[in-house]
Amino acid sequence: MTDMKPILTAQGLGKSFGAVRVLHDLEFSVRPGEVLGILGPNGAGKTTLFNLISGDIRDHHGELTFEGKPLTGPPNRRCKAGIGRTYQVPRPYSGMTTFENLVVAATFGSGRREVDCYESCSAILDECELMARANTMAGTLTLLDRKRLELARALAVGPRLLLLDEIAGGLTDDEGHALVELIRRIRSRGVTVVWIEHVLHALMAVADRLLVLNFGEKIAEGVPSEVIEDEEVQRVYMGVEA
Ligand SMILES: Nc1ncnc2c1ncn2[C@@H]1O[C@H](COP(=O)(O)OP(=O)(O)OP(=O)(O)O)[C@@H](O)[C@H]1O
Repeated sequence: MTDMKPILTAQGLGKSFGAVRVLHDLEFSVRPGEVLGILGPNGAGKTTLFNLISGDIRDHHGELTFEGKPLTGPPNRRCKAGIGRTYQVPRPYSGMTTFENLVVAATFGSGRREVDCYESCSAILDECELMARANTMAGTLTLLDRKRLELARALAVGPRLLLLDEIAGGLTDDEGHALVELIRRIRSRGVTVVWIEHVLHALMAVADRLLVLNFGEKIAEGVPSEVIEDEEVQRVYMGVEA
């Protein structure tokens, strides 16, 4: 696995909003098939990093590549290229049913015809435990089901790289375990996952490596059990005085 070419790379990646520097000179790569967990305190720049990868924000310093090619263009082009993402605040089309939301994501994100997406969308509903809500208006779903739908919509584009932004917060222990199992299944199909998460035990259960950001800079990267023992990580992230 270490000899494989990275699916995603960032080199000298930087982003500022006016005078506020949010990401600075970030370097990392993600290997195909791995789960990379991203940790960092609030405001560390994690979601901004996802916005740069997904194309929600497109002006930045440095370079991002996906499968060896520079990552450019609007979000729909990046979806079609194989990048799916969730948003921290789920934003489904509330006046459409759960199933309709999936079909829209699948057709928009993959360029297929609606009728060609029904089968895969129904399999995803099943996998994300949403089949019983298939005909429910998305605006009336519970928070847990909205999070499931957010993940289902990202899967509907058929991603090779899946970006997950804080999907475990607020779940019970059982729901958290089920989510970890689901992410393991997704990974076992060869999908590469980058997961921003504050719920550390969920991340530790599935991540192959962790990347830790603080004030837009990488402060640690590596095997999870070693990274969380790192003194700087303990100090800035876990609130432990060195
Ligand atoms: N569009 C924007 N305009 C101005 N400042 C922004 C914008 N988006 C993000 N920021 C600022 O960039 C910094 C990093 O935000 P970001 O959302 O990337 O952090 P985060 O690590 O994802 O935090 P959290 O864990 O709270 O989600 C914050 O100070 C935020 O206020």
